[in-house]
Amino acid sequence: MVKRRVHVAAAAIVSRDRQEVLIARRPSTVDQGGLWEFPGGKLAPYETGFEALRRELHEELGVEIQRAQPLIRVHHEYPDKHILLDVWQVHEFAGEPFGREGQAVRWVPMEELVNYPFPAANLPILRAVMLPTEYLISAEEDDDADFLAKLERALREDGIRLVQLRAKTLAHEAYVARAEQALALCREHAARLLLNGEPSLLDEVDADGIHLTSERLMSLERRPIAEGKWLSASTHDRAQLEQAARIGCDFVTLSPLRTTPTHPDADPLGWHDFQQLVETAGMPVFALGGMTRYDADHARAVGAQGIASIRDFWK
Ligand SMILES: Nc1nc2c([nH]c(=O)n2[C@H]2C[C@H](O)[C@@H](COP(=O)(O)OP(=O)(O)OP(=O)(O)O)O2)c(=O)[nH]1
Ligand SMILES: [Mg+2]
Repeated sequence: MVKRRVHVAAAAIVSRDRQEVLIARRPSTVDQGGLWEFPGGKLAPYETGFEALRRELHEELGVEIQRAQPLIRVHHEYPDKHILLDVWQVHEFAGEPFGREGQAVRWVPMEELVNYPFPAANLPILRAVMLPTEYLISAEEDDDADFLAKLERALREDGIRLVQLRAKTLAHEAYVARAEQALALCREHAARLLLNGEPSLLDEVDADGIHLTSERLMSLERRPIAEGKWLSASTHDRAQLEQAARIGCDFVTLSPLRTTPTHPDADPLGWHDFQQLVETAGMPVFALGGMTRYDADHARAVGAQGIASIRDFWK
């Protein structure tokens, strides 16, 4: 049997303060009935994703979308069909959303999203909704005070909400001490902190998760940390992306997009190859390698969650 291919446009409508997201419940009589969803529906013939999004949100919620940006594309095999969920983050709309088809509609705080039952295809979307567009990777710094001053500036002035503590030159004790300080600072700014190192680091520092080097990623057989923590990894090719999906990473960086002074010999992916790899990654992907925040919109347009950078945020 040849499976049907279904292309669906769906909306992540996030409140202005980024604290809440709008979800709806599918009627019990339809496919995936009774589960919660991001409002939307199938593309009509000749429609683009964005056109379908506008029409569906008018039909289902009575709102007019004014500004939206691609968030993530998820390919998923259901037993009876291959589905492409083309998810948009809605930044501006007019009207007060309500369930025009009688369905329940609810604004839900981000951290409570995981308590709602969604269709199987939706896990990557939940992750994408909860993650920001920018991922700061810290630079090597000898001095803890310099390190903290630069981190504090990025949190305060650049609005960074996701941080990876990368400090290869520090010995274990020094790393743990710096991580404790970084964590306290991140907490003050409602930012998440991931530790670049052994998964067992989380036993010593109660950070938000672990970032795996590609080498560590490839050596693992299963997810090394609890579901309640975030797991990210460095990837450079399809094999590593597939491994990240296999062990249940929540998101990844994919690099190098461009050549950089720190990695002058690496072969850059460029946007074309990057887009091809992201399309089937099945999780949020941050573009890394010569990226600045001015690349974030373009990264989004080719399917990325956003950009990861050391230099652009470390001043
Ligand atoms: N809208 C939406 N659909 C989802 C999500 N997750 C998920 O697996 N799906 C699946 C369920 C359906 O098989 C398909 C969406 O179809 P739909 O029933 O919303 O389509 P539609 O609004 O055009 O409705 P219809 O006229 O075809 O009944 O995608 C999600 O988060 N939002
Ligand atoms: Mg629908």
